Amino acid sequence: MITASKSDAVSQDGLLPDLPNGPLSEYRRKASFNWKDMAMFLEDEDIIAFKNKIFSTLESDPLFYRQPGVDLPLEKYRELTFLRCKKIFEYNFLTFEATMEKPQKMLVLINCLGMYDWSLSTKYFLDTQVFGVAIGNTGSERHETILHQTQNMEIFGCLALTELSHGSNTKAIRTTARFDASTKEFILNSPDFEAAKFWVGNMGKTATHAVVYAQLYTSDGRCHGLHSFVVQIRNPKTLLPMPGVMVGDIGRKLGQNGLDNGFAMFHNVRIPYENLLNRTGDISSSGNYTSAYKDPKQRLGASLGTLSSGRVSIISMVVTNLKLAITIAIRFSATRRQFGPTEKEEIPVLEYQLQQWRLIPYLAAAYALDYFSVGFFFNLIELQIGILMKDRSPRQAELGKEIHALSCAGKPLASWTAQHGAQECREACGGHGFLAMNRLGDIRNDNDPNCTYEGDNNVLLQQTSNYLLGLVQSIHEDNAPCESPLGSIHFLNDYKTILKRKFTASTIRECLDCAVALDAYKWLVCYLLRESHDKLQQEKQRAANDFDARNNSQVYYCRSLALAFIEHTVLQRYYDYTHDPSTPGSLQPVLKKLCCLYGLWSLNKHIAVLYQGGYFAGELPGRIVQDAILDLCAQLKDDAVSLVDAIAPPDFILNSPIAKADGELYKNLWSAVLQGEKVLERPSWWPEFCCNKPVIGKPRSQL
Ligand SMILES: CCCCCCCCCCCCCCCCCCCCCCCC(=O)SCCNC(=O)CCNC(=O)[C@H](O)C(C)(C)COP(=O)(O)OP(=O)(O)OC[C@H]1O[C@@H](n2cnc3c(N)ncnc32)[C@H](O)[C@@H]1OP(=O)(O)O
Ligand SMILES: Cc1cc2nc3c(=O)[nH]c(=O)nc-3n(C[C@H](O)[C@H](O)[C@H](O)COP(=O)(O)OP(=O)(O)OC[C@H]3O[C@@H](n4cnc5c(N)ncnc54)[C@H](O)[C@@H]3O)c2cc1C
Repeated sequence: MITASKSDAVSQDGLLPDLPNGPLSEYRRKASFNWKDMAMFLEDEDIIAFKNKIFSTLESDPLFYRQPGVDLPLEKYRELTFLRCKKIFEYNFLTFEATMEKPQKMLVLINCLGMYDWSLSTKYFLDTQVFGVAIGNTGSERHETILHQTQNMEIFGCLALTELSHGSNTKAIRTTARFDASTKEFILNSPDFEAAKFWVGNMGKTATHAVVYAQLYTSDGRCHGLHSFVVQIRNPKTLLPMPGVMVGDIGRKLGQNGLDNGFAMFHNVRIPYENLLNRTGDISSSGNYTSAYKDPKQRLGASLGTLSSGRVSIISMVVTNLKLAITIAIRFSATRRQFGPTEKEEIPVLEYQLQQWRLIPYLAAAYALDYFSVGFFFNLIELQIGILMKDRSPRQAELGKEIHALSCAGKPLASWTAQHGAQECREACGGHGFLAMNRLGDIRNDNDPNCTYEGDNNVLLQQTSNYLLGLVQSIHEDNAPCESPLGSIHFLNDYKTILKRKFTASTIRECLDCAVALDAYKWLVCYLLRESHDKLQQEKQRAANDFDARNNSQVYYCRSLALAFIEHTVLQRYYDYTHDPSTPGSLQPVLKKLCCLYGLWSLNKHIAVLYQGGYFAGELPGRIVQDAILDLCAQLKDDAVSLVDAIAPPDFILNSPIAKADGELYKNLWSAVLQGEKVLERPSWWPEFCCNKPVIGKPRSQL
C-alpha cells in the first residue's frame, strides 16, 4: 500500500480514520495511490471536517437510527422525516455567516443529508432553499420577513409551479392572480381542477406557505404573464388550510416517500399585493403594472431564472447517488468470488473483464461529473452574488444564459448517468443487489425523479440546443467571435477548422491520451451543430410552421447536440484539472486514466455519428477506442477499491451491509438478515395454510 508523507498523515489521521483490515485489504494494498491523499485532494480539510461533524451527529442521535431495508408505513415515514427535519434545524449545521464565507458548504450539506436519506434532504432544502431562493431571487426587501420566518421554522415553504395538466409548458399555467384595486389585493383562483397545483414537495402535509406561479391580471383585464406570489396555504398554528385553499397529498410515489408531495386549488384567495415577488414585474398600489422586461419571452425567462439554482444543485445530488451506488458495487465485486481458473480457486468478480467494463466507467464518470458539479456550483454562486447585488451588466445576463444552457444539459447528463449507473450497480451485485437492505433499490428510486423534476430531461435539452443554434450566425460571420463568461463555447471559434479534422490515432497507446477523446468531442459538437442547423432549415422549408420544424429536428440532431456539448464541457474541465501542474504527482496518473476512460466511454456512444460524419473511417478507429476502454478498465481495477474509499461516506451513512468498509460481505449481510424483525417466526396467518385448506376449483363464498 502507498503511504502518505508524515506531515500529511498527522492531519489526515484525525479527519480520515484508517479503514478496518479485512477482505478488501488486498485490493487496498495493490492501489497505486493512497486513498487518504486522494480524499484530501478532492476536498479540503474544512469540508472533510464539516462532513464528519454532520455524519457523526446523525450517527449519535437515536432519532436517526434505522434498520437497513425496513419499509415504513407512509404516515410513519412522513412523520419521521419531519421530526428529523426539525432536528436538522436544531443542529443548525450551517449558519448564514458560514454559508456566506464558504457557499460550497450548502452543497455539501444537501449531499450529506441526501446520502443519509433524500426525503429528508429534499424536505429541508425545498423549504429553506428552493422556497427561500425563489423569494430572494425574485422578491425584494419587502419579503425579508418571510425569509426570517422560514429560517426559524415559524413557517414552512414550498414552490408551486406545476399544475395537474401542465408541467413542462410553464407558459400554459392557468392559476390566475387578479389585482383588486379597491382592496389592493391579489385574488388567486384555480379555474378548474386541472389547474390545481400538483406534485409540489412539502405541500402534501406540512407547508404553510407557497411561492405560487400564476398569470398576473391587472384590473383592466390585461394578462401580464407568469409571475410568482407568496401565498399562505395553511395556518402555522393548526396546520389547517386557509380559507379558500383546498390542499392535500398526492399519495405514494416510486421513491422519496418521506417527502409529502401535494396539490392545492385556490378559490378567491386574497393576498396583499405586496406578496407579489416583484423583481421581474411590479404593480403600484393604484394598480399600474411595470416591468424592466418589455419582451414577454424575456420576462418568462427572468421569472423562471430561479430554477437554475435547483438544476445546478441536482447535478451534484445525482452524482452523490452515483458515488453511493458505485461504492457498493465495487466493494461487493472485490469481495464476491464466483468461478475461477481452477476448481479450487474462485476469483473476485471484479477480476472479470465484463464486470470491470460494466462498473469502472461509472466510477470514472462519478469522478469527472463530481468535479464538474462542484465547479459549476461555484459558477452558480457567482450568478447568485450578481443577482443579490442587482448586477444589470451584459456579463451577468450572459452568465445567466450560459448557466441556463449548461444546467439544462448538465442535469440530464448527470441524472441519466446516475440512473443507468445505479441500475448497472444493482445488477452487478446479483441477487444481493436486489435485497432492499443493500440500498441499491432506494438509491435508484430516489434518484429517478431527478430526471423529471426541475424540468423533464428531454424538454430541458432543447433549451441547450436552442442556445447553441442561436450561435450559428456569429459562427458564420467570422468577425463576431463566440464568447461567453464561462468559456464553454469558445472552441466554436475554430468551428470551420475543427470540421475539417479527422481521427488520426492509430494505436491503443495513442488513445490513452485523453486529448484524443477531447478532440473528437470538439469535432462531434461542431458536426452536430451544423447538421442540426441544416436539418432545422430543411424542416422549416418543408413544415407548415417553425413549431413543427423544431420538433422534427430533435431526435438524432438537436438532442444529440445538447448531450455532446455538455459531455465536451465536462470532459474539458476534467481534462484541465487532471493535467494541471498543481495536481499532485502521486495522484495524476490515476486521475488521468479516469479522465481518459470517461472520455472514451462517453465518446463510444456516439460511434455511429463519428463514422457517419467521416471523422472515423475504416475498422481501426472503432476498434482501438474500444480496446483502449478495456485496457483502461484493466489498469484501474486494482485502484478501484481505493478510489471508492476516497469518496465513500462512513458505514452508518452508506447503510449497505454488502459494502461496509471492513469488506466482511457475508458476516455483515448474515447479521443484518438475522437482526430483521420476526425473521425466524412463522407468519401470524399460519392457520390459513395449516387449517383452512382450499377446495380446489371451488372458490369460497365471500359472504
Ligand atoms: C453568496 C451567495 C450564497 C448563496 C448560496 C446559495 C446558493 C443557492 C443554493 C440553491 C440550493 C438549491 C437547493 C436544491 C435542493 C433541490 C431539491 C430538489 C427537490 C425537487 C424540487 C422540484 C421542484 C420543481 O420541480 S419546480 C417545477 C420545475 N418546473 C420546470 O422546471 C418546468 C420546465 N419548463 C420550463 O422551465 C420552461 O417552460 C422551458 C424552459 C421549457 C421554456 O419553455 P418555453 O418554450 O415556453 O419558453 P422558451 O421560449 O424556450 O423560453 C423563453 C426564454 O426564457 C429563457 N429561459 C427559460 N428558463 C430560463 C432560466 N431558468 N434561466 C434563464 N433563461 C431562461 C429561454 O432560454 C428563452 O430565452 P430566449 O433568449 O428567448 O431563447
Ligand atoms: C418527485 C417530484 C417532485 C416534484 N416537485 C415539484 C415541486 O416541488 N414543485 C413543482 O412545481 N413541481 C414539482 N414537480 C413537478 C415537475 O417539475 C414536473 O413533473 C416536470 O416539470 C415535468 O412536467 P410534467 O410532469 O407535467 O411532464 P410533461 O410536461 O407532461 O411531460 C410528459 C412527457 O412529455 C414529454 N414532452 C413534453 N413536452 C415535450 C416537447 N416539447 N417535446 C418533446 N417531448 C415533450 C416529456 O419529455 C415527458 O416525457 C415534481 C415532480 C416530481 C416527480
